[in-house]
Amino acid sequence: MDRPFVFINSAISADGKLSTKERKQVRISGKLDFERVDELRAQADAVMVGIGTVLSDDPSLTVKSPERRAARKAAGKNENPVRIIVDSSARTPLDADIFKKGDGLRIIAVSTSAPDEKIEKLEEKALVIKTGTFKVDLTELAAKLKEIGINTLMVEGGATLNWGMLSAGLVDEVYTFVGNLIIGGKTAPTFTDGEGFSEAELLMLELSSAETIEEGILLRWKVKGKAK
Ligand SMILES: NC(=O)c1ccc[n+]([C@@H]2O[C@H](COP(=O)([O-])OP(=O)(O)OC[C@H]3O[C@@H](n4cnc5c(N)ncnc54)[C@H](O)[C@@H]3O)[C@@H](O)[C@H]2O)c1
Ligand SMILES: Nc1nc(=O)c(N)c(NC[C@H](O)[C@H](O)[C@H](O)COP(=O)(O)O)[nH]1
Repeated sequence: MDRPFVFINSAISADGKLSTKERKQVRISGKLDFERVDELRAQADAVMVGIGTVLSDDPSLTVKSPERRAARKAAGKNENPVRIIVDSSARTPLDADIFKKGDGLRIIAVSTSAPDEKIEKLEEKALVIKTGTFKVDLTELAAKLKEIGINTLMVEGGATLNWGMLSAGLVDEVYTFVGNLIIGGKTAPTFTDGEGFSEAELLMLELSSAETIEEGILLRWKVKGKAK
């Protein structure tokens, strides 16, 4: 099935966490890594997060740099990439930051079991794509995104959406910025939560690069596929 080129970019603590056990956002990236993330967003056709991230962080997912926004405009694009929330039950708050700031299409991907009245309200602010019975069918969503012209998709997390995308075999590259802090906590979200692979189906990677950025290190991986 045709789909966009997909990469995940997330910042993790040295012990692999995305945020605290209370799911409170932690500033893991430094100034330079946030600049790198802004450049990735500016180059992407779309940026996607899960509803858990929206409920915890209320991200705008906008391109911050005026120069990068201007460059997108000069290239005949919107200032911001398409912004996508994976939200099975249509729980995205109508006053979410993602609706308030910046131009560009917003897409909410919901499952067919999401309440109609919630979908109708979201349809006033976004294109709602329905796919999957109880949770969003990410494979079908990826194909639909490709159909509407999204060729490069940046996934920013969180822990469960990263699992959904990786376990569906929908991810080509993974970029992890490892910050200089320990978060700890067995219930704190990690880079990949969800069900987890068994020993026989581990997802293998190939290291493309490793570079220090301020106090952390950026690891860039190509996804090679299941171990066996
Ligand atoms: N450090 C970082 O780079 C970074 C980035 C993003 C989020 N975060 C953190 O991650 C946490 C949120 O992670 P999370 O796991 O709670 O939520 P999430 O953002 O991964 O959203 C997961 C939700 O998406 C929905 N979903 C629908 N279909 C799905 C599918 N097929 N597969 C997976 N999910 C599907 C479900 O409702 C699911 O609960 C927050 O604490 C946030 O601060 C950190
Ligand atoms: N790259 C990165 N480094 C971090 O240290 C961190 N905490 C996040 N977290 C990702 C999450 O999506 C954030 O909430 C948005 O990146 C908020 O920023 P925006 O409002 O979207 O610009 N991402």
